[in-house]
Amino acid sequence: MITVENLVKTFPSRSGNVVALDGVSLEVPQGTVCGVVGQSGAGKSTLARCIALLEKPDSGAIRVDGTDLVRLNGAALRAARRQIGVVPQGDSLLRQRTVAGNVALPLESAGVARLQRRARVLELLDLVGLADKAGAYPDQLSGGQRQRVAIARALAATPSVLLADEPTSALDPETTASVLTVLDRARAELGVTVLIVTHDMDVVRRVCDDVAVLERGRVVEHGKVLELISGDSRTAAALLPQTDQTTGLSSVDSNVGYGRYDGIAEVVLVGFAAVGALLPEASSRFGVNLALLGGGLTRLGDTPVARFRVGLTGDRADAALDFISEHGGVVRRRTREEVAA
Ligand SMILES: Nc1ncnc2c1ncn2[C@@H]1O[C@H](COP(=O)(O)OP(=O)(O)OP(=O)(O)O)[C@@H](O)[C@H]1O
Repeated sequence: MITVENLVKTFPSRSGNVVALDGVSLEVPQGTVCGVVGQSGAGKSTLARCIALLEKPDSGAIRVDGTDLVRLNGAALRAARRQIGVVPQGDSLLRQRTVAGNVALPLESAGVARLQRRARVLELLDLVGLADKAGAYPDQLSGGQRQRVAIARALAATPSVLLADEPTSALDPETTASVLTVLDRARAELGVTVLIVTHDMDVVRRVCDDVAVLERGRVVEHGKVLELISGDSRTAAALLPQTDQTTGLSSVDSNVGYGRYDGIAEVVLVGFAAVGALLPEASSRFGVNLALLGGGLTRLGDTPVARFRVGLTGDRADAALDFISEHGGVVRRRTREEVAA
């Protein structure tokens, strides 16, 4: 578990102090993956550097499993650093060392004996799917493979928190997927708490349980992704299909004359059961015709999620919407004027 409390960090500049972090608080439960997102300059890297203990905040606390790391010095600080595995931004491997040599580095620093080191390195390379590359040099690997070695190295000293700063920037979509799979495995198999700093909402879509949105050094939104998408949030706006477009829908009523519907609503459905069955069930139970006017399906991690704009025809249109809402769908009724705007 990692808790950031009221973190403030300013940098002096010629035109006055730049406030990079302006009271950031954040809680990441043990064994979850949290994405820290925000535009360029929002403070993401500064937050990552403070948590990695590479930058000292002006004030605030960073607690890992209860201990405030900001207050530590000397040997205690060095020991605390080992609790946080860092995957730095960009290419960070030593070129003159083999893959195994790179992963072994933190173990050498910690004085782990040769045989144990060997076993641990092989275990980690297996975790990141590169057991066959132990003897290769970084230059012989692809960008994604190098990144996976950096993750293995960051996990070497069995940290409880893994911090990755833009782990997928400059990678193609396929390679991005392999890197994200490895981060997800680290959480699932080692129980590590993972914090990913990224500007890419697709990273949040694929692996994050939680998200924190930074804006000008402040957290403007923070919570579970699956909860935020049900509300009127930035996360919902970024991750759900747009309802004035159609994505992945084969049978859309494209003849959008809103006047002919007895009710119009936007509906968010989360999970296999809701996405698969709720709308047809509401339609048949209340004898309403339910036309899909926009929106579509997507996936958040393994969970199917849909947002549709629906047009209902029939006397019991309202009751059908109530039924959807009572069975876990998030329903927002819309007026014709709103949707036509
Ligand atoms: N060492 C530094 N000296 C002075 N100002 C800095 C320093 N590091 C960051 N800043 C400033 O702090 C603010 C936050 O920067 P930061 O790099 O944390 O943002 P970011 O969200 O990571 O951006 P990006 O996505 O572009 O990396 C910016 O205004 C930046 O110019």
